[in-house]
Amino acid sequence: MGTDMHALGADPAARPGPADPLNLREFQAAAKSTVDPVYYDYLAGGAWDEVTLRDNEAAFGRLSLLPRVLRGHEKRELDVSLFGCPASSPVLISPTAFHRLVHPEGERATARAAAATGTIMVVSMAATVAVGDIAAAAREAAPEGGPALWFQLYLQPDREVTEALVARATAAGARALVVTVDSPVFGTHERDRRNGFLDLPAGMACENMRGLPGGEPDAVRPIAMSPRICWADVDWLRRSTSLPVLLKGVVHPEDARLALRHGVDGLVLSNHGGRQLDTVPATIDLLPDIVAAVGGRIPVILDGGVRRGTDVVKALALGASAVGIGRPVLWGLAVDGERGVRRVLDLLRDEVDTALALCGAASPRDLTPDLVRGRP
Ligand SMILES: Cc1cc2nc3c(=O)[nH]c(=O)nc-3n(C[C@H](O)[C@H](O)[C@H](O)COP(=O)(O)O)c2cc1C
Ligand SMILES: CCCCCCC(=O)C(=O)O
Repeated sequence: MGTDMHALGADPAARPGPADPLNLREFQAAAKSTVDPVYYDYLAGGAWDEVTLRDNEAAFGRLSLLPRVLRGHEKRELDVSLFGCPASSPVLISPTAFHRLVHPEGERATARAAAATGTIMVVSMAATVAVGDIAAAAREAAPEGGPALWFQLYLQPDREVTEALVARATAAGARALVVTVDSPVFGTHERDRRNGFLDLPAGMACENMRGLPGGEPDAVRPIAMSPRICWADVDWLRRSTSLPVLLKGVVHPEDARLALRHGVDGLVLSNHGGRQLDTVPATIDLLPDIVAAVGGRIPVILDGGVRRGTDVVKALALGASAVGIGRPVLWGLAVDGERGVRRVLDLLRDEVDTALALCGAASPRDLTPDLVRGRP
């Protein structure tokens, strides 16, 4: 509970009811009881034995925080700015596919919540609403600032298709491109195989893939995950856009160094939430090596297993510029649409604020590696 006792606030309407989730894990439990079990397995599951999936969360628990005291900071400042996008907290929304599986408004609701809370949303290329419509929804919720949307991209073997996707995202107002590079093929999700979940239900599609070059005007092109994609494609993309280009899914320090040489603007340290190569280490365990490889030249954003404000503080203390959350946003969306996503983002922001205060820090900039014990 914070010093303002917000959890027992004076406004009874703002008080959580007995069944309201109080944290991100309770949101997952609430979502599990409402989402179709086949879709729940798709969202919650990971690759093969789900070792990485479990370890992403467990690894945060293995680290301890060693707070400083008597720092005299009355208030905290959580705002950050990433690639010219101001954000109200160092937590952004990682790209996740298919939001309409859990709520009819899908990505529109997520975008409204993001805009209303001042959160950067990375729109998945596999969104079930087109990026232009997502941006319009974000503008409705926060007309003054414009949407802080970034666009996630799987580089397509047909460059004309990638070009068209980048043009769409740019026209929609996306402020950065996040290229996912951990998916030369799609990871094996045995839960989905068991459940026979192989395709989207009727009436739902990857709307960003509709009407692309080389197809019928209304046809939805399948997303290609191609093992042919290589650094030359990153170079080509770098030349063909003026937007910042981040790579998502770099986990090896040598690849982080290569990313620098190829002119990449930022990294998302991610193992895809344990959904691609299983047994990759937890991202928080990889963070110190990636931060050392990058040497402060570009921002490093971490995602995977972030569920508590203390997780955020640990990642920032170990050198991340921000963190991303994937599944918790989907749990919020499933439980209560836009309001649920807002609640997830607000809960985590409050936790970060309290954790910063308890660490004796006034802002993420005050967090240093010595506050974290049990470093890998
Ligand atoms: C249901 C689901 C769909 C996802 N879809 C994408 C996607 O379309 N593109 C992508 O780069 N990552 C995708 N991811 C990975 C997330 O961006 C992120 O790396 C991961 O969810 C972070 O872990 P967390 O869920 O533990 O927070 C997806 C993850 C989930 C759970
Ligand atoms: C071939 C469809 C691509 C959807 C990608 C979704 C994703 O990345 C995931 O982890 O699921």
